[in-house]
Amino acid sequence: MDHTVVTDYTRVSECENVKVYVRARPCADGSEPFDGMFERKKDTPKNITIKDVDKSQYGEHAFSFDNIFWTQTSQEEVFESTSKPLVEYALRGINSCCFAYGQTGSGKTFSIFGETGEKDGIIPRCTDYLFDMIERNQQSDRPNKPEITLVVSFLEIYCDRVRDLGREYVQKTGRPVSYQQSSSADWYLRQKAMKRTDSTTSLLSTQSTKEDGRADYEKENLEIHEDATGQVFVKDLSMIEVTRRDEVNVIVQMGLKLRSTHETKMNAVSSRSHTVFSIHVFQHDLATNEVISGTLNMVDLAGSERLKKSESDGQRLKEALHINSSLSAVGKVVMSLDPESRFNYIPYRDSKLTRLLQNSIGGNSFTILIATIHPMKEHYEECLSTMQFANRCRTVQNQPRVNYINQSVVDKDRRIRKLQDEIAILKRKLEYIRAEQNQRMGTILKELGYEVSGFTEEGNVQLADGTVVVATEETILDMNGNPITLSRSDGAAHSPTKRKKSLSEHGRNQELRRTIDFLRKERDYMRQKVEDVKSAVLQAQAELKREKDDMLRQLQSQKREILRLESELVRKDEVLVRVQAQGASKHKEEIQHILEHSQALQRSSTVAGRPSVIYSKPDVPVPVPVDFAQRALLLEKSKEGDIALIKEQYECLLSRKKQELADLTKQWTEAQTASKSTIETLKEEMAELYVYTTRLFQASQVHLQRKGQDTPWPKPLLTNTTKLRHFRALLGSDPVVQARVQHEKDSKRIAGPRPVSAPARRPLSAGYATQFRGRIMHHPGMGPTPSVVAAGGDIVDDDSDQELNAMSVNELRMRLREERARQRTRPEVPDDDSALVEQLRTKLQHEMQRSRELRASIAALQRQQDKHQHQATQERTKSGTRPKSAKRSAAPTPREE
Ligand SMILES: Nc1ncnc2c1ncn2[C@@H]1O[C@H](COP(=O)(O)OP(=O)(O)OP(=O)(O)O)[C@@H](O)[C@H]1O
Repeated sequence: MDHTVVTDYTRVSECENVKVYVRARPCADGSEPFDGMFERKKDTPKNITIKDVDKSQYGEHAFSFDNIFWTQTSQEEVFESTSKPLVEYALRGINSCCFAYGQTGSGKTFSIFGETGEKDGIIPRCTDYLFDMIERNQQSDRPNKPEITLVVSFLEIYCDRVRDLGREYVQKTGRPVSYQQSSSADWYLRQKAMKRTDSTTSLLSTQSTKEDGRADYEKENLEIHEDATGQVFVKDLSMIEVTRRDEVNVIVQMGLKLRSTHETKMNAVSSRSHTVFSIHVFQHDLATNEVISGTLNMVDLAGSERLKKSESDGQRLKEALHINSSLSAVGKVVMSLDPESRFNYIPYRDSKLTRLLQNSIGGNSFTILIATIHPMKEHYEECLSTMQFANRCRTVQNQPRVNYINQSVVDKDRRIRKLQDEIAILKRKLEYIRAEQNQRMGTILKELGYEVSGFTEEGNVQLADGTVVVATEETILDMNGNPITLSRSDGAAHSPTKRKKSLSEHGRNQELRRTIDFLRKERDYMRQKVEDVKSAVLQAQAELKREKDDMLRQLQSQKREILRLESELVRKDEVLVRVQAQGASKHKEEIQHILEHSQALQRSSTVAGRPSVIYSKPDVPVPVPVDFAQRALLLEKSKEGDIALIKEQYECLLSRKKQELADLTKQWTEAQTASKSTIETLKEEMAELYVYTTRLFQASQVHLQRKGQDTPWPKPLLTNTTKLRHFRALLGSDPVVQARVQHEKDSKRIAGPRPVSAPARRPLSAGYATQFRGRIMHHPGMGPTPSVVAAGGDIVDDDSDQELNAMSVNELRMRLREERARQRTRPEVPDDDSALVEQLRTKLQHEMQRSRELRASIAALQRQQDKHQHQATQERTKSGTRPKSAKRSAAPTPREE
């Protein structure tokens, strides 16, 4: 069945700077696209016809696009023919943009972001290609390679709220970032300036106005601003400088994780927001100092959906409404950009999406649109509306240009001159159009029966009768059957007969009307253009003025600074002169002084043999010999040498003396230590001897008294009271001896009585003490007395010993005195008694010998007994009985001499 073509857009003239493609995804159910719904011919691959097979009466719609990618087209192919040139544009400093538009689930996200590997979308492929191009460029031999900076930003518009998708990457990696505060070009210049002023500052670590912990992402709503040059930018958007392709991929992936997606009836992962991923390419030509910037925007729009089909409700419904309204705003902008349309302005401000894409749709950008369709029968309406939208976009006129980022006044002047040239060209064009329009108007008027004599200076038509005809907008809009309404300048209406005549030529007038309409639109467009250029010039001039003012201000401040520095310099000069004068006078004084001094010296040296008294006459100038200074110097040097020599000698002497002193001190200390130890030993010996002799004496006295005999005490020691007193005093005062005596007393108290026979320890030294003891022992009166030897040969440790121990020195002294008195009163021992004493002594020695033997045998017995007891104890312990305490012999253990 043949369909009548209802709409045929195949002849729509295409725009060089806006390309429109259609991409059909494979059907979701795996089937082939519905047969009969689309018609494509091999010889016209760019044309497509769509028809509703169920409603054939509506006819079919024929379209022509820049290319049509059918279901099996690979991602690579799509990239090669659509987006690859965009990268090249960006590298040439021209803005470019790629849109994906279509119904929900038709493959927009698939096209823009893609999936992994072979199915990589436009963004990763563009990134790869961009980096490849840059690397190729850097490796080439081309001189003056520009310095390239790549900065990316990523945002989404969700429910008319702008949110930063690059934030995730910035926060997770913690890398330095800058937030947009102005248009990208301005941002770059500011960063550059900052980098110049502070080389340590990272390009991206400045201008941070956002904190990491800022408002929750869900509630985020960044503002869209416009700078002085009309450039739109998102305030506080993360601008991330990248140097590697994988960085870009990570930013994209992180942003996608954050992006709002949801499952709907139409798509399992439906994007609920529009995303804009931008790569800003800044190229700084270091040779010319010229900077160009090209921004590549890749926009994945949210899918339009029919609420009846998607059955969205709640939040999904709200999202769908926002999506549809923002998409219809895009549609309105596109429509108003159509030169055929009657819109007086472009409604960019109707939504945030259109505001943001202002430059890409009808502005300074090379733009491509990929209209995605899902070629299934049930999506016929969506496919048709998508293609209609795409078709409208073909009429959009963009004016891409190289974005020079001017950095100097010279550049600005150049730009103004360029704009002025542009104005002049446009003015000429306008005049030409006006002339052409008037020409046509004249022709029309002539055809209408008016006699045209010429044109006024304003370009209006002048009739032969002098009437000036002004073609106003009202007359054209108000025609209603009348093709043209003319207003005479004198207010008189033209002839009704002529009007009737013109009415009869209705068909022709229709054409004229269209022509006038077209001319009017063209004129308006030109006017608009002139206005734009004028405003651009004004802005540039204003900017220039601002910069001039700034420079003037800087100049003023620099002048002030120079003045300040000059005055400072003068002041410092004065100070210097003052200091120099002071120094000179001081120097002079010193020289004078030295001169006087040396003159005096000289005088004293010349007067030989006389006392060296110096009579100085400071007031009288003395003539100075020529070699005076040299001599004075020599003299001073020799003096210094003398002083040094004396000093050296003195130090040598001092060190020697010090050494001697140290040696003497050492010797003295050693001698002192030695004498101290000798004294100690002597003291100990004396103490022991004293105790021993005292005991012996007491024992012998007691024994002799018991026997009725009296033995004289050896005279040399005991009769010398001074010596004894000295001994006692010495021993009594010495803490060592006191401690020793005390210890002995204590040990006696614990261990019981000790035999008198010997001191506890033999003195180490056999000096005076040994001799002394020997003398006592060999004294006839001091031999072992028979009284101490008990019957049976044992030495009896009788009470006398205890008594003796208990006796104080005073008592001893008393006894000694008594004894001396007795001796004095008693007659001298006769000589024949000495035989008796000798006899007694021999006996005593004999007894002592015996006693020693006995003690040895007792000790052996004791040891044997102890051994037996020990064995018995061990046996008892083994058998489990408690050992009884060993009964020791009550007799004290005999001590060996
Ligand atoms: N050309 C294609 N080839 C293979 N699969 C495709 C193609 N286009 C889309 N798809 C698949 O279709 C599904 C939906 O695609 P996608 O999410 O890109 O749609 P969308 O237009 O972005 O939808 P929405 O607007 O709801 O986000 C995905 O699973 C995707 O893999």
